[in-house]
Amino acid sequence: MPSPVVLVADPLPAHLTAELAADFDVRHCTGSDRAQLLAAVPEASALLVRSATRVDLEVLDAAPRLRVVARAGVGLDNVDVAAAARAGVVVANAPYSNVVSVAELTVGLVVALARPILPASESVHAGHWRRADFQGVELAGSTVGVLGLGKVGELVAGRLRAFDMRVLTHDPHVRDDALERTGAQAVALEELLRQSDVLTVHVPLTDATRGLIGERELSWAKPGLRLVNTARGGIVDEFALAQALKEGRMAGAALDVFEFEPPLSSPLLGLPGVIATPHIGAGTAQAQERAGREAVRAVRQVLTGGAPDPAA
Ligand SMILES: NC(=O)c1ccc[n+]([C@@H]2O[C@H](COP(=O)([O-])OP(=O)(O)OC[C@H]3O[C@@H](n4cnc5c(N)ncnc54)[C@H](O)[C@@H]3O)[C@@H](O)[C@H]2O)c1
Ligand SMILES: O=C(O)CC[C@@H](O)C(=O)O
Repeated sequence: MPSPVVLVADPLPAHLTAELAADFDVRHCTGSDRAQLLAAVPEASALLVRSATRVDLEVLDAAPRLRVVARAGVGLDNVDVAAAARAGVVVANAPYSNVVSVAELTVGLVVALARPILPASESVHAGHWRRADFQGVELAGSTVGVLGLGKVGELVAGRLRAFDMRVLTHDPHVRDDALERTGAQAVALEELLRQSDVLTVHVPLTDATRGLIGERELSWAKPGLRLVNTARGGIVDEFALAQALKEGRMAGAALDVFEFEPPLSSPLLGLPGVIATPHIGAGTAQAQERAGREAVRAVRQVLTGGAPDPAA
């Protein structure tokens, strides 16, 4: 009997896909190339993806043999989970794999918005010594608003407390133990914006959170707000954010994620005060290893019998 086909649609550590190749027919495609994905998926029993591959109804309809979609990462906004469930396809993500990496990048972006480290370095490399051009602000004593106190939000809150920042949060499902652990104070969304010097976004992208930070919310912002988004594009309205920055109502923004990636037509590209990174929150060796390993384990569990163990 031929081995089940495992289709790897986004880059994963090569030693992990090599392990799978011992037992399965591992094939590769570029999942962000729709034609390639639709051509390859009909044979697949398992589909391994990261965030760049969209697994929607069209893909599921084209994949009659598919039994599992394994997402090597946290966010499931690129997978139609309800349609997969209707088709009897297991969807497994790796919910703890990269949260430390994302939290660490977030803290780095918070610091980079307060202290212009990279522009100052570029200036010195260019032969200048302009100390007065690179004045920043202290984080200690200022307030950070954490939008979404889940796994990443909690890690970020704890790390920013160590900078002596006051931590506020808005999260309709916030747990008391998370508030206790972080010392965060829960407030309404409007209050979060009115009081925060830094707003950091850690909610998933869903129908309920798309455009959660838009023109109205940014009109509430404390003057000089600095915003960090390492969660998902689409949660913060890029046009409203660009407008607030252009009008000087906000001091800066750091974005790891964009509504369309790459963000070739984003109004934020090229704006002063905007730091942009190419969705690298999970881009560490440790996070990629953990996420890939969890995804591979899910594939094995489904293809060799039994659903994945969510606690594994
Ligand atoms: N940049 C990256 O590479 C990267 C990597 C990992 C995760 N992420 C993103 O980060 C997101 C958060 O990850 P997580 O592990 O912390 O998820 P999580 O599920 O642990 O936490 C999300 C939190 O958001 C809260 N929330 C939901 N709707 C809300 C709303 N309307 N207002 C306020 N809070 C709301 C939830 O109650 C929950 O506490 C993921 O969904 C993913 O999109 C990005
Ligand atoms: O594909 C990636 O590495 C990004 C993953 C990240 O956004 C996540 O949600 O885990």
